[in-house]
Amino acid sequence: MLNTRIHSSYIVVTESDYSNRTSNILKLRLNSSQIEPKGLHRKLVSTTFSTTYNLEMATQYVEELICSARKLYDTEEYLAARALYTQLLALYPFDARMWHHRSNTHLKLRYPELAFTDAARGLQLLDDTLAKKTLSRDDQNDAVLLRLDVLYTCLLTAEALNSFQMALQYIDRLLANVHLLSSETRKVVLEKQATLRDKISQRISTLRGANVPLGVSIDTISNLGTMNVVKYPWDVSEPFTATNDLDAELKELNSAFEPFAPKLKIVLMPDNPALYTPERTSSIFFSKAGRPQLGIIARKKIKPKERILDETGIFVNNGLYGPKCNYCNSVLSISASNSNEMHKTTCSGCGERFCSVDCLHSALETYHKVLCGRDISHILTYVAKGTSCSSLIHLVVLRLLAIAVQSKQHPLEMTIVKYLARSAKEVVPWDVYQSYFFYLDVLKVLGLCPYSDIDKFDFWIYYTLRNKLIPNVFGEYKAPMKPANGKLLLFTSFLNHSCVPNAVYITDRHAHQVVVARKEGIEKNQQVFISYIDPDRPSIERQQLFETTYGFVCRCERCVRELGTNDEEEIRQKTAPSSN
Ligand SMILES: C[S@@+](CC[C@H](N)C(=O)[O-])C[C@H]1O[C@@H](n2cnc3c(N)ncnc32)[C@H](O)[C@@H]1O
Repeated sequence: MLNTRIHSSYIVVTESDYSNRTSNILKLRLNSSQIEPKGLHRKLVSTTFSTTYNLEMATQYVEELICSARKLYDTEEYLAARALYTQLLALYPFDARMWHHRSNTHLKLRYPELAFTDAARGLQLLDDTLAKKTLSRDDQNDAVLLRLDVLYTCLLTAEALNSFQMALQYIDRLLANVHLLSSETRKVVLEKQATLRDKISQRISTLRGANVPLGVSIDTISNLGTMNVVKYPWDVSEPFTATNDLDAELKELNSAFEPFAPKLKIVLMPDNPALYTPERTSSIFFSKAGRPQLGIIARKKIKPKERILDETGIFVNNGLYGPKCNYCNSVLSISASNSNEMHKTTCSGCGERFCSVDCLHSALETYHKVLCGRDISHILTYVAKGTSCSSLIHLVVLRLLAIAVQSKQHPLEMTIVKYLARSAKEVVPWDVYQSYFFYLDVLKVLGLCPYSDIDKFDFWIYYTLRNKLIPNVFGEYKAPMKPANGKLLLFTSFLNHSCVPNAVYITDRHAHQVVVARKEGIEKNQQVFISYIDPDRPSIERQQLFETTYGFVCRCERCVRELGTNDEEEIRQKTAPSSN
C-alpha cells in the first residue's frame, strides 16, 4: 500500500453513493439469502439476518464483512478474502475502496490482469466523484489520497504485467501529485522510473534485432505485457478437471454429440493429441491449462466422402466485404429482386438483413433481441485493426455475451463455451489495456454495467471466454490480410488438426457446417483430423501461423517427420521467425 503523507482511513461516501448503499441494504432486507457468503461467513450471516432486519444491523453486518475480509487478507488467505470482497462489491458496486481492496488481493494472488481491471474501475469512480466537486473538504481529501493509493496499485499491476510503458505513465500521474507523497514513497517511485526506462530501452533494442510480425510496430510491442493463461480457482463451470469424474463427463458429452455424428466419439487424448493411437489413451495429459486434451475418433469404418458431422454454430462477419447475412455469413445480393422477400428477411426493429426467414428467426431467438439497433461500429474497429483472423474473436465474444444476456445464462456455463479447451500457451503477449477497453465497450453495447453486473460479466469471465476462443474460433482472411468471417462450432472444435487430414469441413447455409471424410475414408478407432490452415504451405510457415493465431505447436505426423522432433520447445525454436 502506498505510503502517503497523511494517514488515510476513510470511506468515500457521496450522497448518491449513500442512497445506493441504502437501497442495496434495503434489497438485502428483502432477500438476505442472495448475499449469503458461500461457507465462510455463513454463521455471521445467519445470526445477523435471522433476526429483524434493520438498517443499523445491515450496516454493522457490512462493516463486519469488511473487517473479516481485511483479516483474511492480513493472514494471507487471499482466495477467501477475494470471495468476500466480491460479495461486498455486489453490495457496494460504486465504492472505490472496495475495488481497490479486491485489486490488492488479486495482486497477491498473482492475477495482475484482474488487479489492474479492479484498480481501473476504482480509479474511474474516484475521478468521476472528484470531478463532480460535491464532496465535503474532508471527503475530498480522503478521495484524493485514495486515488493515489489506487494509482500506485495500477503501477504495481503494470509492472507485474511487464507493461513497462504503461507503468511509466502511472508514475507520471503519481508524480503529478508529488507534494502528497512521503519522501520515502517519492524515492521508491523515482527508482522504479529509472528501472523501467532501462527495461524499455533493453526491450526495444532486442526487438529491433528480431523479426517483428508483420503490421506490428515496435512501439506497440514495447508496451505489450505478458499474461498467464490460467484457470481461475473460483471458476467452477469447467468440466474435465482433475477432481471430476472424467468418464461420466465424457459419457454426458458423447450423448449430446451422438445425434450430430452417430459414427463418431469424443475421447481423451494423450500428451500429443495429433499422434493418438488407441493404445495410448491411458496416458492422459492434463495440460497446464488444467484440462486434458480431447479429440474425435471413428466408432466404425467410414466410407470415402461420407458426411460424418453436421451441426449449427455461431457465425460472425465484419461486413467489410459487402453485405452478409448476420446469422450465417451468406453473401446478400445488394438489392433483393423481390421486395416482399426482402421485407420478410429484414429485422423490423433495426433494418439488419438476413439471407432467409429462418436466419432472421434464429437470430431473434438467440441473440438479436439484445443487439437489435445497437451501434457496434466501435467493436468493428477492434476487428479491423487485427492482422489475423484472431481478431474475429471480438465479434464472437460479443455474440456469446449477447446470447448469455438474452437467455439469462452465465456465459461460462453455456454449453457452447463450457466444454471448450483453453489456449494451450501458458503465457501470452497481451495488451491488457486494450482488452480492458474492449471489455468496457462490449458491456456498453450490451447495456451492462462494469460495476454492478460482475456476477456474470466480470473481467475474469471475459478473459476466460477469450482464452477459450483462441484455439477454437476459425476464421477466413480476405486480401490484403484482413479478417472477414469467423465461426465457432462446439463439436467441430473437438477435432484436432493434422497437416495430412482425413476429413474436411464444408460450410452450408443457415449456419450449418458439415464434416466429410476425404477420399481415403476413415478406419474404425482412427482419429478424425481436419486441417485448420492451408496444408500446402511449407512446414515453417505452418508453424508460424499456428503460433500467431491458434497459439499451439503442431505435432502432427507430418510436422514431426519434416522437423525431426516431437518436442514442442524444439519445434518452436526451429521454426521461430528469427531463427531463419
Ligand atoms: C480446436 S482444439 C481441438 C480439440 C482439443 N484437443 C480439445 O481438447 O478440445 C485445438 C487445440 O487442440 C490441440 N491440438 C490440435 N491439433 C494439434 C496438433 N496437430 N498438434 C498439437 N496440438 C494440437 C492444441 O492444444 C490446440 O490448441
